[in-house]
Amino acid sequence: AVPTASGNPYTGKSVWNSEYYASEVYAAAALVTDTALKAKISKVASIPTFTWFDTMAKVADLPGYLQAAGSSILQIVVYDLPNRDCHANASNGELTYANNGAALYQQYIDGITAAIKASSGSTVVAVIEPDSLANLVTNLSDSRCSSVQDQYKASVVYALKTLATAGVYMYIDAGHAGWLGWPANISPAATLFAQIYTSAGSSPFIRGLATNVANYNALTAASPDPITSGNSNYDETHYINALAPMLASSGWNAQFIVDLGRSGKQNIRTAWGNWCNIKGAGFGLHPTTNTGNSYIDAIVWVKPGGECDGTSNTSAVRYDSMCGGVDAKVPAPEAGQWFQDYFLDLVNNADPAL
Ligand SMILES: O=[N+]([O-])c1ccc(O[C@@H]2O[C@H](CO)[C@@H](O[C@@H]3O[C@H](CO)[C@@H](O[C@@H]4O[C@H](CO)[C@@H](O)[C@H](O)[C@H]4O)[C@H](O)[C@H]3O)[C@H](O)[C@H]2O)cc1
Ligand SMILES: [Mg+2]
Repeated sequence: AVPTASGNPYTGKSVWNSEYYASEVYAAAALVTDTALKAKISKVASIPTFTWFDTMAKVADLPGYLQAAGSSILQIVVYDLPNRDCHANASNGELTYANNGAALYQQYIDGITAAIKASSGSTVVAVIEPDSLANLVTNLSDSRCSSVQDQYKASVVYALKTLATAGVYMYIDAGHAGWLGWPANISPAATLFAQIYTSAGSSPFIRGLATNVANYNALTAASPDPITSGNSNYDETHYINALAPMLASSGWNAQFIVDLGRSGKQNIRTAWGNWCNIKGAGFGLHPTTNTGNSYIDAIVWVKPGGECDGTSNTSAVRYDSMCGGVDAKVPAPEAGQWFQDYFLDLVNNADPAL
């Protein structure tokens, strides 16, 4: 039987520590001789991050994670939309709508759903499709996005409806303050999110939205970063406090989780649209339900710090100029691959210090 949704899924529950990320971190520590640095690194291994299901093949790992997590929360990212990352190049995925992507994506979602239904006593929290709907708000001028907009919506709605039958608590990706927080973007964003929520049947398992995934914004900035000028929503708190009432007026009392995994340092970018392997970034506030904002269920680490945002190899198929840009640390490996030097910077720049 499907469990009934019971408010904030994080309340009173421990969060399972991703074995996959911990193994990456231990391998990183093994490459380091400095004992003080090694000690800092080992602390990262015990901070829970989300496990990204960025290929169909990774669904086979899910039963093992569910078994290991037991009654602790398993945090996953659903991230295999066909024509993925439609306005960028670095994180393009394995599926395309032109190549049976819609059906394959449903198989991907069905596989995740079946694994969760087969496991008893688990609590799964899922971030749904980073960047996807945000791209439909701001990048319909890019034919790679406009040509798939209806299919993106249909695929996301399928994911929401299907995963809800397994009692998965879902937070739909909502970009960040520097993407959808702009005055020109926030109302169209609210309209789209409310439309998706309604289309998906307004399930209480569609808990709300995830913000700042794989980005670097502060939850609450001491003062606005200069790059934010023109946008009064200069941090995630302002963005969320502006967006939530808009959704409520559309009938969705959405809650939020905020990715602060790489938010330890501010004023590190020359432009807010820069997002790839940003130099100077540090691990941010550690995951907690003590958020200080009733809209926010939890502070989380969604993007596992140290996994690359995209390659700086200009001859690579997935080369995105953002990853060779002025703010980007180079040389960088392919998206998702371990970026050791960048990880060490995150450790050394961490705030709070590790
Ligand atoms: O002065 N003004 O009034 C005014 C008004 C409007 C302005 O325009 C806004 O400018 C914003 C930038 O400031 C743009 O935001 C950027 O949009 C990019 C996608 O297009 C995002 O990139 C994604 O980032 C993800 C990780 O977050 C990656 O995983 C993913 O691969 C990658 O594609 C950037 O984060 C995000 O910061 C807005 O679209 C744009 O509408 C600007 C000024
Ligand atoms: Mg990306």
